[in-house]
Formats: sequence, structure tokens, C-alpha cells
Amino acid sequence: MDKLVIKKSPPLDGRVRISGAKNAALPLLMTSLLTNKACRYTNVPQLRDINTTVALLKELGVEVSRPDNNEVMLNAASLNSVTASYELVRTMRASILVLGPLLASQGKANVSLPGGCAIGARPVNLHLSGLEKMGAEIEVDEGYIRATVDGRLKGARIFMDMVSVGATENLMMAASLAEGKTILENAAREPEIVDLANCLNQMGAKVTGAGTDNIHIEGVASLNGCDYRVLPDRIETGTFLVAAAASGGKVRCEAAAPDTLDAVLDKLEQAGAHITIGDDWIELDMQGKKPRAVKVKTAPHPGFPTDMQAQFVTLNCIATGSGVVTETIFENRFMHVPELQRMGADIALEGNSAMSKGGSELKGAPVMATDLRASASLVIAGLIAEGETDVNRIYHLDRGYESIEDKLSALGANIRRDKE
Ligand SMILES: CC(=O)N[C@H]1[C@@H](OP(=O)(O)OP(=O)(O)OC[C@H]2O[C@@H](n3ccc(=O)[nH]c3=O)[C@H](O)[C@@H]2O)O[C@H](CO)[C@@H](O)[C@@H]1O
Ligand SMILES: C=C(OP(=O)(O)O)C(=O)O
Repeated sequence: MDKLVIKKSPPLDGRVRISGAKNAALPLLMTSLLTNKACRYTNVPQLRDINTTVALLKELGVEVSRPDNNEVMLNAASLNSVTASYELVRTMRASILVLGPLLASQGKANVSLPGGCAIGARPVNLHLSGLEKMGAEIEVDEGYIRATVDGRLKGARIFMDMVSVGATENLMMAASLAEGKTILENAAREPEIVDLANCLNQMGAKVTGAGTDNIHIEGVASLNGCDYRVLPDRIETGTFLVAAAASGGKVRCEAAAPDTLDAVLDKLEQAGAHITIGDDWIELDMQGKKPRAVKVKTAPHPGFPTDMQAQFVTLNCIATGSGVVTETIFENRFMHVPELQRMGADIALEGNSAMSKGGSELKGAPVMATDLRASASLVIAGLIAEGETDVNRIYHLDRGYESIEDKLSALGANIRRDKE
């Protein structure tokens, strides 16, 4: 298995080009299942999760071509299966996002239950109950969700008692082809939801209110293809900004979407970073200073994103002063804490909060993490730690960061990938 070998590096310095957002691209590629016309997606990041999605769509019979690295062309006219197998779903939970589109366009879908994952149980009850409200018959049998609908799905008023990004996306896609109007209440407000709504509307859907907690979808009988550019990745952007701040450096993130990062930029400013923003870039300058520890509590958008929590735990460890990072979205998202402790971090877990004393002098060590953002936090720790840090199991990082070692190297980091 590949690993990243990281040595203590100088303050990061330079410019980095941000890739398309993984969490926008995954649902966007699934919109191809809603039409028998050609769909073209650009600014698609080169990631393991994208390859898994493409493999899954191919398995369903979707015609796929990838004319260049960041472009994916899909055509579902030749669809010949409605089954998302366990083999693929177990490697990527977002596979559940085929459920709504398949059910809406084909009247049936069999999708392996995703099951829990390293960061929490992550049930899909809201996806299922929402589709049931729209008239679907759903049973779970031998680990598979088997959903059917007699005729078209019917528009419905759906209140979700938790804010769920994936359920909002699944139901928004399904409702686009349903008969009548669907209202999603307590919907997720993440920028990736807005991106999906924009793409659906380009295909002829009638979605309004995306970005608020009340989304209205007037179903249409059929949808066209699309030519859609994926939103920049706000979590990749935030990760590079934290890496820059932790190293005392100066980094400009280009091709970014500054208006998707308010909560993260606010915390970085509290940490003492000087932030300048343009239309599509963000520059962070620590002016050689150490960051100050901050208090962070995750929440659904526009709150502080859980996908940036681990990176801030690392930042707080090496910052001056004590800090608190509280996780409210996932029940088990602190796998990075014991690994950071092994690197010398003075940090303690109290319930769902990571309390840090600050000023930790990190020392390199072999570490590993069982999820994507925990791995990212260990990479940041490796850049500042004395000596050498080996980050193992980096297939997690490859799910969500395009060419992370090349991008960090270009900023002056001492990092390489060792293949095994
Ligand atoms: C591919 C993708 O976009 N992944 C993101 C998406 O994941 P994902 O869409 O899976 O996360 P959700 O927003 O659905 O999960 C939020 C919370 O709701 C709970 N829940 C969710 C659905 C459900 O039916 N029942 C239920 O109880 C989950 O267990 C979790 O505690 O949003 C998360 C929260 O911002 C991010 O961390 C992930 O990076
Ligand atoms: C948790 C994440 O992704 P996923 O929902 O695909 O597991 C993430 O991107 O941090």
C-alpha cells in the first residue's frame, strides 16, 4: 500500500490550483441517470471516488468516456441494470445517490445498504422515508435496498428531522422527475446542494430555494442532457489554508470559491491569519507568526464544516493557547486524535470535544488514519513535526485529494509518495 513520507518542511509558500469538489462531483455524475441524453461534466477532480462512481455507472450500463483528465461524458440511454452492488457501495457510501435517480427514471432500484463507516453509523433512513413519501415501495432484503414505484414518483411535502446532505440530494434528484410538486423542509444548505440544483435546472428541472432549508421542486416528465462545470472544492481549499497557517506560511488558493468558506475563513482570521480574497482566489498570510488556538464547533452549512474539523485539531495542537474542537455531526470522528498524540500532541478527548493545551512540539512518527480528513490532518502535522512522518493507508486521502503530494511539493513541502 502506498504511503506518504513527509519531512519537516519550511513555511508553505506559493500558489495552488484548487480542484473540482469531490462532494459536488459525486451527485452531479448521478444526474446522468435522470436522462437518456448525453451529459458532460468538467472540472471533475481525478480521485478514487470519481473512479468508483464511473465504475458504478458503467456497471449500470451507462456509456462513459473521459476525453481528458478532468472531463467525464456520460450517456445513460443504454442503461441495462438497476443494481448497485455491495462490492462498489462498500468502498464509497455516496453510491447511495443512485437510488433516487434510478427509481425516478427506471421505476426501480436495488442498492446495497452502505452500512456504517469509520466516522459513524451513518444511517440512510431519511433517504428511504423521503422516497416512500413520494410513493416508493421499499424493502431491505439480504443487505440490499429494493425500491419500486408503480408509475411515476409523486411529489410530496417531506420534512427531514435531521439535516442531511445526501438525503437532500437524493430526494432533489428523484423529485425532479416526479409528478407534481415536492417541498423539502429542513433541507441541507451546503454549496454542493446549490451546485446540484443548478445542474438539474440546466437539464430542464424546476428547482427553487436551493441554498435555503426549504427547497421546492416542480417535477417534469423528462430531462435534457447537460454541460456542467463542477464547483471548486471548499474542503481542499480549507485544507491548504490550514496547512499554510500551521506552517507559518503564505499561500494563494486559485480557482477557488471564497463565498463557500465563510465559517472556515472566520476561524483562520481568529487564529491570526491575514486573509485576502478575490473573485476566485483566497490568500492566507501568517506573516511568520504562530497561529492562536481557536474554538470550533461543527454544524451543518453555513456552520463550520465537519470535513474541516480534523485539520483544525492539528492547527490547535501547535498553536499558542488552549483550544477546543467540538464535533456535532458524526459520533466517531476523532481517529486523528490518538495518532496526533503519538506525534506528541498535548490533546485530550472529552466527550465530543478535542481539548488542546497548545504549543505542542510534534515529532515525526509512522501514523495512519481510517478516514479521509483525519489523514489530511496527519499530513499537516507531518509538515511541521521534527523528523520524518510516514502517513500510511493513503488510499483514504486518494478518495478526496487530487495530487496532494504534488500540490504540497510545489509549495515547498518535503513530501513524497512511496509505492509498495
Ligand atoms: C459525499 C458527500 O457529500 N459527503 C458529505 C456528506 O455526507 P452525507 O451526505 O453522508 O452526510 P449527511 O449530511 O447525510 O449526514 C449528517 C448526519 O445525519 C445523519 N443521517 C443522515 C442521513 C440519514 O438518512 N439519517 C441520518 O441520521 C448522519 O448519520 C450524520 O450524523 O455530508 C457530510 C456532512 O456535511 C460530510 O461530512 C460528507 O463529506
Ligand atoms: C466524509 C467524507 O466523505 P464521504 O461522505 O464520501 O465519506 C468527506 O469528504 O470528508
